[in-house]
Amino acid sequence: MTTSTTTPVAHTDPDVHDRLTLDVRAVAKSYGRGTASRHILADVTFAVHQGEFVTVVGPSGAGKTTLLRCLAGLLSPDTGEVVLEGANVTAPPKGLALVFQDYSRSLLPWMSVVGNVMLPLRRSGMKRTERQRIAEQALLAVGLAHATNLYPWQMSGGMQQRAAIARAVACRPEVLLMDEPFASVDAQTRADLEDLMLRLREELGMTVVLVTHDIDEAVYLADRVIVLSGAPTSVTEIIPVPLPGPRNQLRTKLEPAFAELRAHVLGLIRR
Ligand SMILES: Nc1ncnc2c1ncn2[C@@H]1O[C@H](COP(=O)(O)OP(=O)(O)OP(=O)(O)O)[C@@H](O)[C@H]1O
Repeated sequence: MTTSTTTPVAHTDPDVHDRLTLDVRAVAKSYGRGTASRHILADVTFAVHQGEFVTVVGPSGAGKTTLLRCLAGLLSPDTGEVVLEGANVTAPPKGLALVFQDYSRSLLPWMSVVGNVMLPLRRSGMKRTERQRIAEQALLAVGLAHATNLYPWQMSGGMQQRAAIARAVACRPEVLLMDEPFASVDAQTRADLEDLMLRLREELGMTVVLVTHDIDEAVYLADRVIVLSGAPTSVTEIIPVPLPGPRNQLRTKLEPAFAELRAHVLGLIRR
């Protein structure tokens, strides 16, 4: 895999994000019943604006995946609500796509890459030729134009995760939710995929909410970082990231402001 030299632009101008896309209001969630009940999310409230890249960090077990599942309509909050584009999320909404950490389980091994990317487009009612054209475009956007006919098991982990990203963005989602998407790839591939996400966000105008354990990644990618407390979880702080764009893996991470933000986030998580 080649080193990415893309120079993604990050939105640092707050005026860009004046339209509310996702509104998370006092979400609470427990697992289990009675004495076995465990209160995971206590009161999580934040808003995400159109085109924003928001990252979510917090201690292990804080309920980051649980929160993402509530945002995706895969879990119902016990109390509170998730509102996407003004509508209450009660089931997986149209206009929202998910990318998980485990790319090996998210692609169907008996289908070619282009077949995998075309799969969710079936619901659109488009003709096969149109679905194929859109899937090939998405694969081109993630740097897999040469791999459309390969099967997932013929590709590296990074390529499989690119394919999963292509499948998610082929539907042109308003909001892309990503749960630790780069945790299983090597450091260089991870940096390439981070830059790919910044570029796609720019090109497609998507709103992105990305959960990560990696504080460098959280600060590098974000317009704002949402720091969660330990369970029972609430939002500890929402931190704007006023680092200039275009972000660059070497230059951005050498900026004193990057180091300060990184230390601040780490301090909040360790508190
Ligand atoms: N379906 C479930 N049933 C019962 N408990 C669950 C379920 N899913 C998660 N949990 C528990 O809820 C807590 C939060 O889990 P979750 O995966 O949401 O946290 P996380 O912040 O994403 O964790 P990590 O940082 O380790 O990835 C954990 O203690 C987990 O064991």
